[in-house]
Amino acid sequence: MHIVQTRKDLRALVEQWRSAGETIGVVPTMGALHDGHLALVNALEGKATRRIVTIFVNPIQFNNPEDFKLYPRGVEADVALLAATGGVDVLYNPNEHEMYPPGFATRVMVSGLDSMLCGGDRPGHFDGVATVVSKLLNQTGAQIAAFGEKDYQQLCIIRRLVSDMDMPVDILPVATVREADGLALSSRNRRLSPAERQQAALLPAALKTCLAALLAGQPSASALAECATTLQAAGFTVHYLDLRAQQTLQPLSHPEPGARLFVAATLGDVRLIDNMPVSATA
Ligand SMILES: Nc1ncnc2c1ncn2[C@@H]1O[C@H](COP(=O)(O)OP(=O)(O)OP(=O)(O)O)[C@@H](O)[C@H]1O
Ligand SMILES: CC(C)(CO)[C@@H](O)C(=O)[O-]
Ligand code: BAL
Repeated sequence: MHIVQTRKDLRALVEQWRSAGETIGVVPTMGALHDGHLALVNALEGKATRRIVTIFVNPIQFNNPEDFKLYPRGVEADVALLAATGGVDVLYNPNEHEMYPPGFATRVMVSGLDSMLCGGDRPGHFDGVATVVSKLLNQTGAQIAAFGEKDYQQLCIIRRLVSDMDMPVDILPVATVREADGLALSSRNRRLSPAERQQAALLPAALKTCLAALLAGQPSASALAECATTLQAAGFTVHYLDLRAQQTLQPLSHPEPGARLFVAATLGDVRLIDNMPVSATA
């Protein structure tokens, strides 16, 4: 596995591969890698002949400086994990100066989708994501890029971005990888205390209960209110809990086909997100 830190070194490899007719796949990450990230790498098997994992903790997508400061970091462990797993040709790990050299002045904005759900309580977050993902797709020359459904709104925004900007990249969605107790794997889970980690499993459990109630015919307003009350009683601060159309992310009042339940909630000082399709529990 090559470990590359500059655009110039990455470009040299990419040009060599592209002229040899290879297909480049990329998995953009912010590091502190776990099995969810490895699922994205594995999903590219057979779809790309070269796989690049990027690690960059992108300062411009953090609306909260404390969240940026405390974001889990550990490139050495990430390198060891990727090397042990195999199948990754390049780890691209640029620093802030390389990604945003002096004079950098551009922002990419996907309007509409960026103002709801996580965009509501993380102002500017998705502009930062769309900007860095545009750069990473350009820098890696990838023809295919894998993104997790755990960050479902991000996935929708990136699909819109590549379509609107005519980027020749296929976006590959990958189902959420969960712990045995149902908690979605997430780098931020490392910041939960042992007691909070146990409590955190209530988040997916409450979503499942809510989906079952919706499918049993309970009006959505009361099913969502009950779910929020359960989470609050367990110590979560609920930022949003919403039934939405998974294509457009528009609010829905009934669990119709294509509906998805979305939640963001903070436990201690760790903000967790999750989502589940209505059909999965049908
Ligand atoms: N449990 C998971 N299952 C599937 N994909 C995941 C999972 N966790 C993260 N991903 C995907 O990995 C990619 C990189 O995500 P990122 O590095 O932010 O990790 P994360 O675990 O989502 O961290 P965070 O704590 O910031 O939410 C994204 O496409 C994200 O959706
Ligand atoms: C896509 C991404 C790598 C952009 O920084 C980040 O938002 C993430 O890890 O999901
Ligand atoms: N996984 C999404 C990146 C973020 O929370 O900033």
